[in-house]
Amino acid sequence: ACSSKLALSQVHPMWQGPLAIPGGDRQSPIDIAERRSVFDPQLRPLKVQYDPRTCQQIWNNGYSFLVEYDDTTDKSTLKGGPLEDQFRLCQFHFHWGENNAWGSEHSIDRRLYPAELHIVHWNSDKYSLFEEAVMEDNGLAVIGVFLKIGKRHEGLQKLVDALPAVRHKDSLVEFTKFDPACLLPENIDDYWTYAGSLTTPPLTEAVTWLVMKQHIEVSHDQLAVFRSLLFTSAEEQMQRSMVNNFRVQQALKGRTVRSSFS
Ligand SMILES: NS(=O)(=O)c1ccc(C(=O)NCc2ccc(F)cc2)cc1
Ligand SMILES: [Zn+2]
Repeated sequence: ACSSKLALSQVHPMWQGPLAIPGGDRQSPIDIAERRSVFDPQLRPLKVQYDPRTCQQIWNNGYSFLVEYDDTTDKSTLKGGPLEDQFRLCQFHFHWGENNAWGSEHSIDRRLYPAELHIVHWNSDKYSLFEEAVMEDNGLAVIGVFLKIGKRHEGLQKLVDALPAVRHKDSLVEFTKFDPACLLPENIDDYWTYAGSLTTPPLTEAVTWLVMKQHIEVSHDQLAVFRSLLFTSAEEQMQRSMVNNFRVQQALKGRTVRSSFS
């Protein structure tokens, strides 16, 4: 799976230097000003093809919890939209707040959501490993979906029930047969897309972002279980709740956000 390996900063010490924060002009997340986005009729519908049998494990990496997929073959893929190549699913994770007033990384006309799902894919037409693709400007494609408090999300419950088992940093449990497509909104044809970056170190400017216009609903109680996770490992005596695990928004620096809808 793509991110259970050491993060780049632990593999390549150079990242610990000033290079770790690229002075870059395509950092994420950003606010998406609807009226400044440009409709692009050439954007095709997204094609997601996920095989739940590639689902392997869920773990707490001390910043979020990740559900990881076997990305050694092209069984779960994303293509279409603005993407020239085929991208392979490797993991999904979330960002959330300490309360329902904030928590998402992106915002729409400054409106924040209580949480945001990121489904992470890498360009398997051009690269052979996630760790390679993460260094390239066309290496990754991440689908962002906003979560809103409302009715209980039946598909999410299996994931929520597994969270107590990964309460502490570095805990990992087997997690199988989960289809991330159940977390997508009904309409995935309406989205915004822009050239951005990872929102956690190494912050590499490798991501084609695909932010869904339609949100999904989860219940207050389901999101409360996210907040029961801990940033800290079982050994540490100071336990800190895993909340507000989002990055501050970054300057647009002249980028254009395109919309697939008018
Ligand atoms: N929030 S987000 O969707 O932008 C995001 C997605 C993936 C990663 C990740 O895989 N990091 C670990 C990592 C990074 C580089 C490597 F080479 C290996 C592991 C980080 C942030
Ligand atoms: Zn993320």
